[in-house]
Amino acid sequence: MAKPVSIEVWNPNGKYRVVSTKSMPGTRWINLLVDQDCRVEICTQKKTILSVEDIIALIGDKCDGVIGQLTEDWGETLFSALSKAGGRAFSNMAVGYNNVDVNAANKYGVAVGNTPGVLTETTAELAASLSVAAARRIVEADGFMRAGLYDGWLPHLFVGNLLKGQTVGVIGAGRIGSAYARMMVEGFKMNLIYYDLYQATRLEKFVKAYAQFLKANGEQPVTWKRAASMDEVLQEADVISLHPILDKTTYHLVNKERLAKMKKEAILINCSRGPVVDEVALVEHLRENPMFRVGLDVFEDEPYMKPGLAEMKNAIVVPHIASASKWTREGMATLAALNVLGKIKGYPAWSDPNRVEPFLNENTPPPVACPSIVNAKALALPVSKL
Ligand SMILES: NC(=O)C1=CN([C@@H]2O[C@H](COP(=O)(O)OP(=O)(O)OC[C@H]3O[C@@H](n4cnc5c(N)ncnc54)[C@H](O)[C@@H]3O)[C@@H](O)[C@H]2O)C=CC1
Ligand SMILES: O=C(O)C(=O)CO
Repeated sequence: MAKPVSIEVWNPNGKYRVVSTKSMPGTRWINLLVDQDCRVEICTQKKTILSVEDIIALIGDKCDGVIGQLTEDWGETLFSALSKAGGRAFSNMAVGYNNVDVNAANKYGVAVGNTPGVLTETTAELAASLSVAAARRIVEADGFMRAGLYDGWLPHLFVGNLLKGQTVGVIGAGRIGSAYARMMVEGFKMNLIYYDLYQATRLEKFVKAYAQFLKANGEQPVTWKRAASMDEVLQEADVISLHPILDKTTYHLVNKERLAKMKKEAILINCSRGPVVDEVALVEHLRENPMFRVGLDVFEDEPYMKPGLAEMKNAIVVPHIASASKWTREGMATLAALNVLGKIKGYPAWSDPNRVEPFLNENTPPPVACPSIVNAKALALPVSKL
């Protein structure tokens, strides 16, 4: 028998029971649900990562929908429990949904929502920040100051890499990868090489236009290339940022062999998912190549780091905060709530999850649709004509 969990309740007499496994930023998401006759229950348990058992207790006997988190294991057990409680709506408060077994959700007829777009720029900005911090050794230099070791300017003190004119490599040039590429190309005048299963047409168009702009202004134009293989990116780029989804094809995409192909002074950034990198191999590589640097937002055994990583001076580590801007986190909560609400109310799926702005405008009511349902096709949900 699962232990009871502590909850905060909004609109106790609401017709539909919606559970959020965590408190989420902002109040718009709560208001949108309450206005549509939902009783909203927010888990206030102090424990950071809820177990399957905890979530079963939250779902209870009657539950119309759940907003969950990327740290939770949404598989057969939870979808079966939700379905038994009458629920057909779930949304991750995240764009990535590698924690969700979509086949299991399909089996129980549960719609699975995610939150694309609203976190694209925020996540890309953190990847760009880590790139600069690693190139210019900002975290090491900060530690040096705080330790009282600075006793005057020196020609060799914390010398790092100039980004301008170097090559940035992007693996997975989707929404976030493309936004990051644009920041690095436009902001630092870096050349671009990228690898993706698909051509990033809009990104290429942007870089081409920017190169023409630079040339017209008498500056060295930037160059760009879609690589035929990932290894080409690893060999040519000075800064490599990982932005693919996590699935079977990207698990340990960066391993011992691939690390060995990178330049000795390269910078590797990971703001995708931890298991995209073999972290044990990475620690060994960092140890053997002190000029190689990494910036990591995500970890293979999150929230833990592999032994040795924390001691590496050439690693910058932050706790999965890439999407952590106020506007983005409030927007993620809104999209997740609207995914669940829309499914409960029988709304169609939005036709283009890359265009979610209409759901985020606080001054107008959101469109009558679910912003992003990843298994809409499998469940044969109608698609919005808007
Ligand atoms: N650290 C953080 O806080 C955050 C992490 N993420 C992660 O970033 C991922 C990407 O998000 P978006 O850009 O919105 O998704 P997206 O779907 O727009 O982009 C993913 C790209 O990866 C490419 N891809 C898939 N398999 C590949 C492979 N084997 N090799 C190379 N490329 C491959 C896809 O073709 C696509 O272009 C999410 O799935 C999530 O895991 C997203 C937001 C915040
Ligand atoms: O959205 C995601 O996938 C995250 O990792 C957190 O923003």
